[in-house]
Amino acid sequence: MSSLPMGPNRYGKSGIRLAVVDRSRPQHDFTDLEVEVRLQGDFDAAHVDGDNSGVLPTDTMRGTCFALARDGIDSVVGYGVRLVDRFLTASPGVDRALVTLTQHPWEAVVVDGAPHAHTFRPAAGGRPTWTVTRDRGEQATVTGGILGARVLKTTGSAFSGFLRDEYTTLPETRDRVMATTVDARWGTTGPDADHTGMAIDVPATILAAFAGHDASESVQHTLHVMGTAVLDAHPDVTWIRFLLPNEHHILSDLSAYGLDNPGVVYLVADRPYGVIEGVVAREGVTPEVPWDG
Ligand SMILES: O=c1[nH]c(=O)c2[nH]c(=O)[nH]c2[nH]1
Repeated sequence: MSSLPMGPNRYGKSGIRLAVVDRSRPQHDFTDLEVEVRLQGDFDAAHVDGDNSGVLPTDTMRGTCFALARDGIDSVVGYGVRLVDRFLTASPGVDRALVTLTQHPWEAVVVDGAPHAHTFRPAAGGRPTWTVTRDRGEQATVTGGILGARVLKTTGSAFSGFLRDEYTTLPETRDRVMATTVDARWGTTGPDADHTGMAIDVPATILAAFAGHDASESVQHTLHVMGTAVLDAHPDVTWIRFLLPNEHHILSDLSAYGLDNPGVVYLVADRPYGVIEGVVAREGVTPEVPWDG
């Protein structure tokens, strides 16, 4: 058997679930994270010769995530920077360390009109996510994001004037329900930006633009409006990428029952669903587009 050289590769751990309690104030903070680690570098010997001497076990990556949370996490991105720095130090063969941290947000339960000090429930509005990447000898880069932010509007959305062929049966509409679950990721100016603030403010800008865009001709049209609004309002965001499922709500045909349906009853079709993806970037900025290649 010929020994072919090793192609591109990386390795790491996914699904590292950990939670950190900050008890320093009467109102506790609860940070619930899922961490992914990926290390990239010279691992030819491991693949070609079975030589593990340069392989930091993925179990050690899990242990590192827990150990580096021992004294609390200043901010999620600060913790991510400490993690990538540690992996570059601990594993000399690594050229690039990457961690993705996705938060499962909890909010204090309100009791008698006040937030309870140590009782929480899942918060709505999606899961904030950050990726910290560091190449050896370079500054860390940070992307932020929001996953699973579900929104719907009952008017202000149209889809008409589209290309038709012999398989097109979709009726045109000037007024429909538009629903999606926003997954967005954005590039930033670097680790020193206010990533915790942006995790709240960028989704707020996205939702305000979704709500305000009542002249929407399509999900694509609204994607561009939302992206433009984010770049206008947040100087530390350099590009933003969206993945927007079009969660169809189809006006139900009630004519068999002798009834009209003036935009009251909808069939909620969970599949198939449209998928609208796109990036809006500042001039001169090359965004990360993972579906290229
Ligand atoms: O906003 C939309 N964009 C499309 O590309 C599309 N295609 C479709 O069937 N419905 C819609 N809606």
